[in-house]
Amino acid sequence: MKIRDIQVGEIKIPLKKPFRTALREVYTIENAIVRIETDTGNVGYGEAAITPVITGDTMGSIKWAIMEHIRPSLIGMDIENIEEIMNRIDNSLVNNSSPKAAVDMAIYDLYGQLYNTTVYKLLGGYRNKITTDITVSVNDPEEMAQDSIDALERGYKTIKVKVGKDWKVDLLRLETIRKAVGNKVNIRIDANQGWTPKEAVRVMRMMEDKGLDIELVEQPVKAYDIEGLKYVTDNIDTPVMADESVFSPQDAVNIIINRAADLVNIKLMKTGGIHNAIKICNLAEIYEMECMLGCMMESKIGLTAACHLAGGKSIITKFDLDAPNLCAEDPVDGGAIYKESLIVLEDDLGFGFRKIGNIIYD
Ligand SMILES: C[C@H](N)C(=O)N[C@H](CCC(=O)O)C(=O)O
Ligand SMILES: [Mg+2]
Repeated sequence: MKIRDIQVGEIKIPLKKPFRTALREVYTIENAIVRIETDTGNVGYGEAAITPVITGDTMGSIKWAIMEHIRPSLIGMDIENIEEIMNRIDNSLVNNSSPKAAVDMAIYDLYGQLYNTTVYKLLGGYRNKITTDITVSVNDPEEMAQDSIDALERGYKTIKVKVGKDWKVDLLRLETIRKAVGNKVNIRIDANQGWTPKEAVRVMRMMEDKGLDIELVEQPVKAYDIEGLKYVTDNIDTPVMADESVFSPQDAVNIIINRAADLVNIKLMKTGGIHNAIKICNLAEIYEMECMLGCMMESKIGLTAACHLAGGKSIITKFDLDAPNLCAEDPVDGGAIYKESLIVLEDDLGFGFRKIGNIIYD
């Protein structure tokens, strides 16, 4: 099965309500979709999220990276030589983790098709059911409390609450939410780099003293500030999770050996796809560090790939794979089956996409 062509298109999906974090506000997902066709007529799909404030990748840079740098090195390659394909993707240019992820996903989709099996079984076959949390965007405390109650009524057992705007209001946000949902919901929080190290320690200790029972705090400080992250980890009881501080396996090594965080949030858009995410899983297993598998604002194309990795790896014990549930439309027929918090993987070939609507190719 040899690669005949690689195309990049665009997809637009409106959200049910604006997605707000300390870093950005999103109304519509506008992402790049990769389509790889082989000489056997098989087709694989992947997705690159436009998240310039985290990865630096834009629609223009993603298309250019794939068409001008990655595509030429892959045309004619045999899918069974996946090791060499992944080396070529990684060596085609530095950084650009989202376009690399999109191509990596499409290759894994084809790899499953080549061996007539579903991808999560090739990756370890550990589970075919996953329970995701749902994100509560950062807004006024009352609106966030209402969103949390709505999540509870829709069956979610864990909410991921966005904070990091102003630590005093963040404390009020969590007090209001905890009062509204009682102890029926597990609450994790994500500051998306919004606090200084001292603010993070201060506000987290206050949350601890008030008994708000926060499962973990994600990326309290700036991505580059590993010393600051370690300062927070060393000075609070709540587990600290590195997100924007960990893109590559090398970043994960650095965090682990310096004990700068207790947990890592792996995202395909940061690692450059499944093949590097597996390396982080292996490292985490060696050092007995549980991981979360997270996502950017992606459609069910990117999320199906992430779900297959989650299905393969036991070291991934926490799941923030909610983006399709935040979308007002699902253009994907096939792939992972989303029923609010429950995600099911069926025994399809590859990722099991049957039809994908609304992709616009140049
Ligand atoms: C969508 C997911 N639940 C999430 O919150 N991801 C964010 C980044 C998403 C983005 O800005 O596209 C995170 O974990 O930081
Ligand atoms: Mg995060």
